[in-house]
Amino acid sequence: VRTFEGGFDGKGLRIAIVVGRFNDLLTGEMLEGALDCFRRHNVDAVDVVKVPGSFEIPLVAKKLAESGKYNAVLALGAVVRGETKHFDLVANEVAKGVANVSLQTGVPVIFGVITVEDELQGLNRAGVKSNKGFEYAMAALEMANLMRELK
Ligand SMILES: O=c1[nH]c(NC[C@H](O)[C@H](O)[C@H](O)CO)c([N+](=O)[O-])c(=O)[nH]1
Repeated sequence: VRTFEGGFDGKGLRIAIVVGRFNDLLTGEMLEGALDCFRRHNVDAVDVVKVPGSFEIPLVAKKLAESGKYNAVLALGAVVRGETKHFDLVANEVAKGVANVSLQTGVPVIFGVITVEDELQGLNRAGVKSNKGFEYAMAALEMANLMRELK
């Protein structure tokens, strides 16, 4: 039986992060967590692209994935139902968009967009209890290495 699973060594990897500025109190912390993760796993190159909100993530993720310059793209965002009348629209569109980019380009695009009921839930995931940015960055490392192994 042959088993394949991606490791966490960032040597030789180039990763792009696209992050939504909306709810920056949350996404900024998630970005810091992701950068901390990549730094501590010796990722060769990390590019950060900022967009107005999560809705803009799929377009930029597509551009980055199609460039052929990255082993993985990490999408970071925070959709808070609280004041979002169109919470479901934004959240669903982003999830669908990110998944499509991955399948269309063959580049792993990690869905690191938290969808929470309120800011407190968001804060708990952006550094108070855990940092989802760090966790999603680990998924990006694993997928980038797995795809290299499966080539
Ligand atoms: O990332 C988010 N964008 C949000 N809206 C902005 C959207 O992502 C686009 O930037 C905007 O619609 C312009 O296209 C949100 N809300 O509406 O509340 C949100 O909670 N999170």
